[in-house]
Amino acid sequence: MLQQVNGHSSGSDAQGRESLREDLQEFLGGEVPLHQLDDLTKVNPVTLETVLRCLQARYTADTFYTNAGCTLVALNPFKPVPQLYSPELMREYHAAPQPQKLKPHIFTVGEQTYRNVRSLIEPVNQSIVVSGESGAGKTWTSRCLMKFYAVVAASPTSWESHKIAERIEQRILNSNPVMEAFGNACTLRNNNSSRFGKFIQLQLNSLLVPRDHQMTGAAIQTYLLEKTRVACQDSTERNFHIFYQICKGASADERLQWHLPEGAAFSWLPNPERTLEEDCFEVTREAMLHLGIDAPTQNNIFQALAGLLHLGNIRFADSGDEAQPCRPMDDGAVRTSALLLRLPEDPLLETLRIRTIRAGRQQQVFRKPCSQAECDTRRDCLAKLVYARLFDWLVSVINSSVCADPASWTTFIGLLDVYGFESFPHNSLEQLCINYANEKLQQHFVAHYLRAQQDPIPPELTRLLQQSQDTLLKVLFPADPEEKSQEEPSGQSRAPVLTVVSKFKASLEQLLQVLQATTPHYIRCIKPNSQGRAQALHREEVLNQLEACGLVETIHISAAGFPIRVSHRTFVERYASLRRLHPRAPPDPHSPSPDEGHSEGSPHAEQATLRALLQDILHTLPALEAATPAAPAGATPAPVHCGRTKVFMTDATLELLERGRAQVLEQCARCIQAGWRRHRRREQERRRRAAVCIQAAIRSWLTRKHIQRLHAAATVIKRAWRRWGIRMAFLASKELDGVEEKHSSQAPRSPSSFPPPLAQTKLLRAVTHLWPLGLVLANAAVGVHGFPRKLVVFACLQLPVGSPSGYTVQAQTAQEQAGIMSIRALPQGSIKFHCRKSPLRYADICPEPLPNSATGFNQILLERHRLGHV
Ligand SMILES: Nc1ncnc2c1ncn2[C@@H]1O[C@H](COP(=O)(O)OP(=O)(O)OP(=O)(O)O)[C@@H](O)[C@H]1O
Repeated sequence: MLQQVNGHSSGSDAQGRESLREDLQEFLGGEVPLHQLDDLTKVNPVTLETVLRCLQARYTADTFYTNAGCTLVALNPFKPVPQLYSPELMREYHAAPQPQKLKPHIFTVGEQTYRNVRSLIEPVNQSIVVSGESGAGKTWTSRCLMKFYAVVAASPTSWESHKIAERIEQRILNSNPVMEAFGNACTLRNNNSSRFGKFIQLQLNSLLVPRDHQMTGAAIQTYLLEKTRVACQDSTERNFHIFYQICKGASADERLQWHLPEGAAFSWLPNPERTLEEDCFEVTREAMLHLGIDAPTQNNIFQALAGLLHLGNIRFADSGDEAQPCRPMDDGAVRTSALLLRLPEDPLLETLRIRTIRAGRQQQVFRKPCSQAECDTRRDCLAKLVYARLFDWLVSVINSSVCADPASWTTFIGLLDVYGFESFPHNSLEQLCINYANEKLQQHFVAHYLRAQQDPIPPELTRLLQQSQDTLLKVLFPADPEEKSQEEPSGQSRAPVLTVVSKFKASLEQLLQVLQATTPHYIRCIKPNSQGRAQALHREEVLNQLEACGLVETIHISAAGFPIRVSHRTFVERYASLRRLHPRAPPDPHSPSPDEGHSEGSPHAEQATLRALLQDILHTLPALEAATPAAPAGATPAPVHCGRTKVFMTDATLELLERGRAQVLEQCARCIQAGWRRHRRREQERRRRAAVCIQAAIRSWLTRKHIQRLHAAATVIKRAWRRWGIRMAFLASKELDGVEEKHSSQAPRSPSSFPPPLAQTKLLRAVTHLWPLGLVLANAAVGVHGFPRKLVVFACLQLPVGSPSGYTVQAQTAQEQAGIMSIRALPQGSIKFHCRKSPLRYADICPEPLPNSATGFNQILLERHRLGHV
C-alpha cells in the first residue's frame, strides 16, 4: 500500500529498505511532502541524502528552483518550460510585496537585487554569482536574468526614453547570440558550452526618476577564452559554433568567396555532420547587424575565419634534415589561407617553418628551421592569436554598442557566469567551508588551464600578421611600436608568458575587487544528468555536485547560523527609525552615559554611541514580534546577536526588521503627507484671502473711477442740458412773444381794450383755477350754445362781461377740440389754448415752463379779432 501511496518501486536491497523506512516515517509523521519544501533548511535532518531526496521529489514534480539558505539551487529541466520564464511571471515577481514569499525562482534573486539597488543600502551595487558545472544552466540563467531586468527595469517615463531603453535592452540581448557563436562550443557535457568566463555589468540609472532604476547600458568583461579549441578539439567535441555556422549557412556566392565548397573537409572542424540548434548563422548575422557590425565587416570576419580553417589544413612533412625547413604537404591550403587572410604567401610559409632567434649584444638574428611538431605548434599559435584578438575585438564592439556613458548610470547589477570552476567573491569563514572542495578543483583547474594557455607567441607571428592587407587584421594587429616592444622584449623568452599570466591575474583581481564592493547573491546550477535528458535525475551525479559545492554545509550554516551580517553603522542607519515605534524611557540622568570616559569624537565614543543606539533598536524587536499578526503566542524571540563590529541575524529577523521599518516609513510618509496637506491648505487659504483682498481693492478702484467718470459726464450733460433748456426757453418765449406781438400789432388798440391791472390779475387767476371748467364748456359739443355758452365761458374765465367783444372763444370742430388741453388768457386780451400738437417749434419742446405760462403742452394763440366768432 505504501508503495502505491508514495509511488516508489519495490526493491530487495538495503537502499530500498531504507527508503521504505523513511517513507513510513514520513507517512506516519504526517510531514510536509518533500516536494513542497521550498527551502532546504527545512529538511530534517539536513544530510546529503535528505537534501538529494528533496531535490529529487521537487524535480519529479517539475519544481526546478529551491532555496538553500542564502543560495538558490537551480535544477536544469533540460526541456522547455515557457511558463516559467514568461514576461507575466517576471512582472508578478516584480510587483509582489514580498517576492521571497513566492515560489523560489531566479526572478526572486533578480528582484531582490533590484530592490537592494533601489533601497540604496550600502553596498548598493549587487552581484549575482551563477555557478555550476558545465551544462548545468549558468548561461541560460544569466540570459533569463538579463531578460528579467530588461522587462522590469524598462523606462516608464517618456515614450522617447522608453524607446532608447528598449533599444539598449535589445542590444544587450543581441550580444548573447554573438558571444555564444564565437565563444561557445559543443562539448561532451554540453552542446552549448561557454568557453569563456563572463561578467556582465548591467548599468542602471536613477537620475531621471529617483528610486526607479532603469537599465541604460551594460559592460561585458570576458575571462580566459579557451582559444586552444580553435586548433585542438577532442574527437567527440566541436570547434566554436561560428565555424560550423559559416560552413553550413553561407550562400553559394559566399562559399565561392570564402573557399568553402560544400562538403569540404577541415581538420579543425570535427563532427561537421552533427547539426545543432546553435548552428544558426542568420541569427548571428542579424544580431551582429543590430550591434553595428555592418555586412562588409561581417564578410571580412567570416573570410578571416575561413582563412583559419584553411590554415588548419596545412600539414608539414619532416624534411629529415635539421638544417632544412619542413615541406608543406598541400600547397593549396597555404595559398588559400594566405589569400583569405590577405597575407603574403612566402612570408607566411617562412614564419611557420623558420624560427628567428636574436642573440648576443648586437642582437644578431639567427634563423633556425623548425621541426614538424614546432611547425604545427606555430600554425596553431597563429590561429589562436588571430581568433583571440578577433574575440576581444568583438567584445569591445559589443561594449561600445551597449555601454552607457559613465555619467548616465549610477548603480549596477553584475552577473558573473563562471565556467567550470568556482569563484566566490567573499572568502569569509563559511565560504572557506563551503568552497573548500571547489577551491581544490579550482586550483587544479587553474594550474591545468593556465599551463595550457601559456600560448608563448613567437614574435615573428605577430610581425607576419601586421603585414596583412586585410582591413580587419590591420585593426586587430596594428603596427604599434609600443606593442611591438611589449611582445618582443629583446630576447627575454619568459617575458611574454609572464605578461599573459599577469594580464589574467590583473583582470581577475580587478573582478574580485568589483565583486567585493557589491552585495553578492548566489545561484547554484545543478545538472540532473550528463545526457541532457528531461525528467531524469541521476542520484550519483547530483550527489557529486552537491558534495563538490558544499551545499549541505551551506544549508547547515544558513539554518543554524546567522547568514545576515550587517555592520553596526549600517544597521543603525537603516533601522534607527524603529525606535519611533516603541520609544524607550529616557535614560536615568544619574546612570553613566555609554560614551562616558571616552573623549568626544574618538572611535571608542562613536562605537559606544552606536552600541547604545543598537540596543535601543534591538529592544523594539519583541514588540515588533508581538505586533506581527501571524506570530503564535509565546513564540521564541527573533534570533539576533550583536558582535563587536557586526549584527548577526537570521532571514526571519531581517524580515521582521524590514517589516517594522516599512511600518515606520509608512507612518512617516503619512505624517509628511498630512503636514504637507495642512501646509497646502493654509497656503491656499492665504492665497484665497489675498486674492479676495486684491479683487476688492481693484473693484473699488474701478468703481471709483467709473463713478468719477459718471460724475464728469453728468456734469457735462447737466451743463449742456441747462444751456439747451435756457436756449429752448428763450427760443420758445421768443417764438410765443413774436407771434403775440405780431397779432397785437395787427389788432386796433382802444383804451378799453387794455384791462386794468385788477382785470389782469383776475384773468391770471382764472387761467390758473378755472380753466378746466372753461375747457369743459368750450369743448361741450351739445347742451350750451350761442350766447349762454359764451356767458358761461366768460363767467368761468371771470372776464368782464361788459366787454364781451374784447374776448372771443373760438368754437372749433370736434376734431380740433379733442386736442385742446388748456386755455390761457393773456393780458393783451388773447387766450392761449394748449393743444397736444402744435405747429410751434420751440414752445413745444421747451423743457422749463416760463413764469406765467402753462407747461408741457403747446400753446396756440386765439386772435382777438376771431374771439367774436365764439
Ligand atoms: N532553465 C532551463 N530551462 C530549459 N532548459 C535549460 C534550462 N537551463 C539550461 N537548459 C538547457 O541546458 C543546456 C545547458 O545550459 P547552459 O548552456 O546554460 O549551461 P552552462 O552551465 O552555461 O554550461 P557551460 O558552462 O558549458 O557554458 C541549455 O542549452 C539548455 O538546453
